Amino acid sequence: MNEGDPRPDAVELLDLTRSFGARAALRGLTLSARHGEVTCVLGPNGAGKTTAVEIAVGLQRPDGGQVRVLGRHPYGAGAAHRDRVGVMLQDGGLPQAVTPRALLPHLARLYSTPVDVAELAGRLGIPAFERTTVRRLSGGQRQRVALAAALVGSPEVVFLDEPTAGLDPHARREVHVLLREVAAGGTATVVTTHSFEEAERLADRVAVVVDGRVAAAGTVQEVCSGAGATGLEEAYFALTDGVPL
Ligand SMILES: Nc1ncnc2c1ncn2[C@@H]1O[C@H](COP(=O)(O)OP(=O)(O)OP(=O)(O)O)[C@@H](O)[C@H]1O
Repeated sequence: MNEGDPRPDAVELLDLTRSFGARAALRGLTLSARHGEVTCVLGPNGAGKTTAVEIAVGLQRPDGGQVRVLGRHPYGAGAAHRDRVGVMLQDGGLPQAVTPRALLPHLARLYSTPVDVAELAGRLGIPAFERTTVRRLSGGQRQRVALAAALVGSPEVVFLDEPTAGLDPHARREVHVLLREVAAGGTATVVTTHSFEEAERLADRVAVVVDGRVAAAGTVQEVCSGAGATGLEEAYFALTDGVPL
């Protein structure tokens, strides 16, 4: 629970397991995220971060464990629940034949309390390419549209899977400012990243996922001191070295 916030944690993943055939993607993953905070989730490729996010948004079912997002199990939760949750997945999931100029206002109309679309799009530099179909956008431009799509409904909790991967430095800086504002507005903001710099700049709390479990979680300072490290990079390598690739 966040200090001064009587609500339970916005995201509560408890002892999740999930296997794909013989491959165990999650082996007892426990992770929480609070309202009003940015939680950065780090971990090697294949550690289970995307699987955990997909379970949290109801796209996959765990084999075992418990999932609560805004107090509900997300799998099969109705439109009222989806209205409160934003998500940006790695593959974007955007329709290809539509322009950002048409897509974002359309999405905004699906939510009960949308943000100011023009303002959000402007923050992300989208007007410069808003008349180009998604199919023809660059990777970074598509990322920005996917991020806008995740935030357009003023979600109470938002899951962003590597939102700044492939963004240029200006866009990355703007996204960091934007996400801090989103969290300051009360949104539980869960961000997966491979960037220590990003996690140190952005996160109220971090979780390091290693081989399907959370190996360490807490503030950057707590994770560093727990690993006997002076910085997040050093802590990360201490927690992940020796884990098979
Ligand atoms: N649909 C699937 N079918 C089979 N295996 C899968 C599937 N989805 C994920 N996996 C496996 O589960 C493991 C965890 O994958 P996941 O995508 O959750 O990792 P990740 O931490 O998000 O990695 P990255 O940093 O590369 O994005 C990997 O070994 C992956 O190959």
